[in-house]
Amino acid sequence: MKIILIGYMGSGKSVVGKALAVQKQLPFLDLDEEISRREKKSIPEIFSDAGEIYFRRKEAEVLKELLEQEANFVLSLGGGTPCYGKNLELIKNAAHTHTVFLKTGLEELTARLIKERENRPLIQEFDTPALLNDFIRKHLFERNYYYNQSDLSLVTDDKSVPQLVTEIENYLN
Ligand SMILES: Nc1ncnc2c1ncn2[C@@H]1O[C@H](COP(=O)(O)OP(=O)(O)O)[C@@H](O)[C@H]1O
Ligand SMILES: O=C(O)C1=C[C@@H](OP(=O)(O)O)[C@@H](O)[C@H](O)C1
Ligand SMILES: [Mg+2]
Repeated sequence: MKIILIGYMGSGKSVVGKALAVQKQLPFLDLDEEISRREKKSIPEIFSDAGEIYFRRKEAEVLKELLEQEANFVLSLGGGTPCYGKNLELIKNAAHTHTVFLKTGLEELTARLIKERENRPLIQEFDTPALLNDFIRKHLFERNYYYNQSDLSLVTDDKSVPQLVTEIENYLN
């Protein structure tokens, strides 16, 4: 079983994925961490040194490689991963994958992300809640088309990480 977490920046892919992997006793992979490790740079450094197009190329390469592994895992994607190139098609066509969309409301995303912009190059410039909220609203409009193709959509608002892990486990059983 390859469980793949999808969703906007700040929806909880990394924290929920890590907790789900512990619970399911599966290896945990975070696509951003894999890219960082291979490039020996943080995500903001990759964006500032080489640009977003370079990042998207690496993201697609590493994703493809991970999906080709035989082993089972929990994989947390970056917020943009399913929205570029053939990534979503690759994910859907890979054997034994279950995709879970962590669906977090605009206000909750804004509240979380205004405090966590430094590691997210795409939102670094939006330094007030109003500016950030406006950016996220438009961005979600473009991206929801891809996220909504997931096998399971889970509303995360007002749910704790352990609660979300339980809901995903129930779905998988
Ligand atoms: N269900 C939740 N309830 C409260 N806080 C959460 C929840 N899920 C994630 N968070 C918090 O939101 C922030 C973003 O989570 P993260 O896993 O980094 O998101 P992503 O990987 O989707 O960008 C973190 O500070 C995390 O602790
Ligand atoms: O939404 C995006 O395009 C991105 C999301 C980030 O991951 P998180 O969703 O884990 O923040 C990271 O991959 C990069 O900064 C680009
Ligand atoms: Mg993440």
